[in-house]
Amino acid sequence: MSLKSMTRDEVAQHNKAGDLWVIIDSIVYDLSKFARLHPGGAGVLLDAEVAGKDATTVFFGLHRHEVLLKPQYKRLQIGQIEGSKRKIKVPEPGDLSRVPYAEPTWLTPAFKSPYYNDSHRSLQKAVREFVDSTLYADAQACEENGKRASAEVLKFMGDAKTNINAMRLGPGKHLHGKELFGGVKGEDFDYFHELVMTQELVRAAGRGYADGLNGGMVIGLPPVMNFGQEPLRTKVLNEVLSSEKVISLAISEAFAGSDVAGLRTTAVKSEDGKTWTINGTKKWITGGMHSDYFTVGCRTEGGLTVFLVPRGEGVETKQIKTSYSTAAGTAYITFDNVVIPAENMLGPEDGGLLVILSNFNHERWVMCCGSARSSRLVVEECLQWCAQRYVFGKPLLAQPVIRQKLAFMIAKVEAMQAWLENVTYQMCNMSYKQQSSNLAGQIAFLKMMCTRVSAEIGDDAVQIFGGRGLTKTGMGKLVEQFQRTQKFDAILGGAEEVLGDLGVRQLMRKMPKDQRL
Ligand code: HEM
Repeated sequence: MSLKSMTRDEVAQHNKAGDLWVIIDSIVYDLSKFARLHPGGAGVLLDAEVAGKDATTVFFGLHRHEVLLKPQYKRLQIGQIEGSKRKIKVPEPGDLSRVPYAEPTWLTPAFKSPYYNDSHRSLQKAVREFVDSTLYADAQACEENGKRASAEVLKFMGDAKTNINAMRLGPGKHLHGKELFGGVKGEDFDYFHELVMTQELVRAAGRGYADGLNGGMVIGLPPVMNFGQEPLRTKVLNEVLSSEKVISLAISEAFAGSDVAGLRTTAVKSEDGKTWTINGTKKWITGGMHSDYFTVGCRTEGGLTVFLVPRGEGVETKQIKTSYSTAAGTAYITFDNVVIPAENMLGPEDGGLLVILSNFNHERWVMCCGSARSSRLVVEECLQWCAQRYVFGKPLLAQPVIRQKLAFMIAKVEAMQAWLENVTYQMCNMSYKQQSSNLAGQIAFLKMMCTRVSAEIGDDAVQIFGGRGLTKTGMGKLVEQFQRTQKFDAILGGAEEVLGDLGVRQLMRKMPKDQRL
């Protein structure tokens, strides 16, 4: 609908309580009734520089542009200034950002990359559109109300037409013969496709939400897929990949985290060998509150064994309130004499350590993809804020101290992405066995560095946003969430220090014995 044409003089007549118009980006808003409801108060709108005037600069120094897109505020539009056009371009779903360094170089015009082909680009486009049009709003709502992702989102991700859930397990036979989101052929799907998808999904900017969005599946389902016994394996795989059921990985305990060998949950075999009885507790289980199945690490007579435990008698989950939202469904679980059939054993009896360790590299690499991209999102937020926020009569970008911070932030995200792409290229060109022996150290160092960088970027971003970086709503909401939750990546999937140490211990094994300085 076209808006009525108005002159600035006409707008200037409406400059008092009960009769109040303002211009924002050439659009005239009637705030007469809204002023009393304005979250920033009525007084600021009656200021001589605002009432009846062009308030574009002051508006964008205080609000995100998305405020103006909300239907309840869009209704306040009554006209457009004669002969002028909107200067602020609202991105369409699927658009690439035009802010420098907001996209990795492979998505930046004029840059080339040896790693990505048309199929990666087509997947990127499809996921970006889905995130912009659906996932972002769902993530923001759930971060606020603490609930898990909506049924529509879960259905879409599990749909046979998109196969998003299946893609999140990485390349493999489970994708063969399938047509994937963005028209990608299952056989063509490689680690770069997975990187693209993971990096696009984190743009929904809900850290707890993201973990609740089948994060448990990414780590809990591979042991079933790779070590499960038929027919249970296929049944659970189909149920979880279609989003009908939810699974999580239950390893860590109040007694043991990174020290997997120190687990205390026990599994005892019945005399006839047909069942196992499980007793113990698990803590910090991502998605545990939503789960129908748990992939559980247990102490058995000769070591560790992994079992698939369905929710049922003797299984109880309690919500743990962590620093990110309860949308993640983080649970404390108690197993009280839970009896399961022997067919639910995943991998060999007492051979559970291998089952658990076998997915560690992939899990850590996925976390690097997410961490590097969310750090970049924060850099984009900072660049935009510094360009539109005026202090002492100039944009923040005019302050050398701010530019110095931005320089290091940009350099860090560029370095992380380049290293990540290099590691991903190696993954595409190594067998699983080669990856285990050559890349465990690289991936451990990369994750350690990505999360260190996140911590530094989070810290700088808050300094740049000031109080807004500590406020859950409004301008700094993404920065606030990032600084509050970036630590999850530094702890989950192997603590920063443990990973650094792992990398060095791995290299020690390969140090040449016949060489001296
Ligand atoms: C169409 C017109 C406007 C709408 C719909 C609107 C809406 C809002 C909303 C939703 C907030 C809460 C914070 C957020 O979500 O970003 C807010 C805060 C605020 N608004 Fe407005 N606003 C409008 C115009 C203005 C103008 C012209 C000024 C000029 C002074 C102003 C000053 C403020 C202030 C000072 C705050 C508090 C900001 C903070 O807490 O950091 N608003 N406004």
